[in-house]
Amino acid sequence: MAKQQYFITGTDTDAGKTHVCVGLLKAAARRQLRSMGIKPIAAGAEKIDGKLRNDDALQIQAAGSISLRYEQVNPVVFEPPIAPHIAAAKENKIVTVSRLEGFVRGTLLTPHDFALVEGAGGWRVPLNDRELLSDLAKRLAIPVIVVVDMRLGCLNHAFLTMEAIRRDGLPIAGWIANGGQNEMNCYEENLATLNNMVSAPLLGSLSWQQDSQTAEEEFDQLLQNLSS
Ligand SMILES: Nc1ncnc2c1ncn2[C@@H]1O[C@H](COP(=O)(O)OP(=O)(O)OP(=O)(O)O)[C@@H](O)[C@H]1O
Ligand SMILES: C[C@H](N)[C@H](N)CCCCCC(=O)O
Ligand SMILES: [Mg+2]
Repeated sequence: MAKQQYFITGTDTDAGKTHVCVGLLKAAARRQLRSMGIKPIAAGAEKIDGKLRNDDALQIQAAGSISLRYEQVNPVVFEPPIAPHIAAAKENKIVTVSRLEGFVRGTLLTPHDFALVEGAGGWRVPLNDRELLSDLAKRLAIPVIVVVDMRLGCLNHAFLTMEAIRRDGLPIAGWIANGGQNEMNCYEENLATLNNMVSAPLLGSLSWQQDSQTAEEEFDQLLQNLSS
C-alpha cells in the first residue's frame, strides 16, 4: 500500500478528531502498518514531571505503532484550553505556519505507512493575527478528513467546512459522521441530507460509547473505506 497522510479537521472543537485519530492509528497498526499521529499545536495541557502535556497528543502518541518522542508528536503546547493564538499571546509568543510546518515535516521524515495530522478546533482557527491553521494544512498539501459531530447545526457546519477546504484547494478524502445515533432527532434524515449534498465520500458513521470490539470493527471498516 502507498504511504497515506491525512489532515484531520472537524466541524468544531470536540467534534471527535482525536477519537478518530486514535481509532484509525490503532486500526492501521492492526494491519501491520507503521502508523503515527501528530498534533502540531495544542491548547489545554497539564504539567507531568514538570513538562506540559496535552491529552490529545498523549493519546495519539500511544495509539501510533511508531515510537515517537512527545515533542515529535506535539511540538507546540499551551496550558489554558482556549484558542491557541490567544494562549500564545498570553505568553508573549507568536506561532507561525512556517515553524509548525517545519516541525510536522521533521516528524514525517520518520519512515511510516500511515500518518495523521490533527488540527485544533475547526478549519479556520487562527494561529496569529494573519495566519490560520488551515494555512498549515495548505502548506502540507495533504488530503483532509472532516469529522462531523452529528448534532443539530451540523449541516451548516459541515457544508461551510467543506466549502472552505475546497476553496483552499485541498482534496477531501472523505467525511465521518460521529455519534448522534441515539440522541439526535431525525439522525437518518440528517445523515442522508449530508450524504446527498456533499460530494466527498462518507467514510463511515461511528457510534457513540461503543464497546471496544464494536469500535475496532468500525475503525477497521473506516480504514478499509479510506484505502479503497
Ligand atoms: N464516537 C465517540 N464515542 C465515544 N466518545 C466520543 C466519540 N467521539 C468523541 N468522543 C468523546 O468526546 C470528547 C470530544 O472528542 P475529541 O476529544 O475527539 O474531540 P476533538 O475534535 O479532538 O476536540 P479538540 O478540538 O479539543 O481537539 C472526548 O471525550 C471523546 O472521547
Ligand atoms: C481548547 C480546545 N479543546 C481546542 N484545543 C482549541 C479550540 C480552538 C477554537 C477556536 C475557535 O474557533 O473559537
Ligand atoms: Mg482533539
